[in-house]
Amino acid sequence: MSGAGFLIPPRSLIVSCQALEGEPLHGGDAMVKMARAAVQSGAAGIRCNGASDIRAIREAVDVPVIGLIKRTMPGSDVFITPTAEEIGRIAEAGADIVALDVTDREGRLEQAQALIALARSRGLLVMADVSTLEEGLAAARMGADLVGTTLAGYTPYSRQLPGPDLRLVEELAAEVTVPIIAEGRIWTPEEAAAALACGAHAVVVGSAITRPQRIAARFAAALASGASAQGRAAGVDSSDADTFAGSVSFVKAADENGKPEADAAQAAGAGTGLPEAMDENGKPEADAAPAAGAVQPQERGAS
Ligand SMILES: CC(=O)N[C@H](C=O)[C@@H](O)[C@H](O)[C@H](O)COP(=O)(O)O
Repeated sequence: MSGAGFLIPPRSLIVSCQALEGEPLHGGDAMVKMARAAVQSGAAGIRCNGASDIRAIREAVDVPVIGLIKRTMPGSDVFITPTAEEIGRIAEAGADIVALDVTDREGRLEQAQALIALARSRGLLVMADVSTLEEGLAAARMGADLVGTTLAGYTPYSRQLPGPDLRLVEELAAEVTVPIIAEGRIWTPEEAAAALACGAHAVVVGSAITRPQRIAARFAAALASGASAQGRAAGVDSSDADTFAGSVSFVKAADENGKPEADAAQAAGAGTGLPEAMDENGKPEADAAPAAGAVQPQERGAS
């Protein structure tokens, strides 16, 4: 296993603590507190944006920090650590790993080799944020330490899905030699487990844990529109049921292609904190006795 594979333990949760300008939690120490809470609850890594948050979170927690700097540049769609300048600032801020856009647009794949070399020279490991299998293969060939599905659905040519791209996780895990990190639109513990069953080394969860405005919006929308009778009975709204069913059916397909059945059953949510698994106080079991590294049951929503 690569250095990054050891730094980020297998099957671990990485929590993305990011609040962009204009979001309610932007500024101050909100993301530091989010990071502390995440680590207290079992997160084995933190992903964060911006030199000041990276520096403050690096000082506050003792788990690996994946740093990125989002920067929009005129005429470009590349925004995750776009240039050498951001890599330098991320290194100075004390991150262990830098997250870089390694997508096949605007000549980015040609620049990536030099950016990866620069990151190495600054003592950083590299997480390549990709959107397709081909980009993941290219990133690994160029020496990335980790490949993340971060940008799946965020490039015009990648699969556009409402939930996580578990098929991409599986394709990358089958063909790419470095650890795969599942990231993007993971809203429930069941989806996180499904990503592991598809071969992910670790899972990044962001909005479902650290963007309260999105979490609250899902509840408000469900109340405003009224849940279906089936959704009320199951404790989920109908869009939850649809997305969850999608994850399950994909994992079942993966199982037919050789995934261990136990993994597939676990990924499908068997006995994993669904509404029927309550303790005597009516709390979800996982809430009553969280496993090390486990996340609390979360509702699902659009990211
Ligand atoms: C596409 C993009 O800009 N992704 C960013 C990457 O760092 C973050 O805004 C996401 O929150 C992160 O990827 C985690 O994903 P989610 O919040 O869906 O769990």
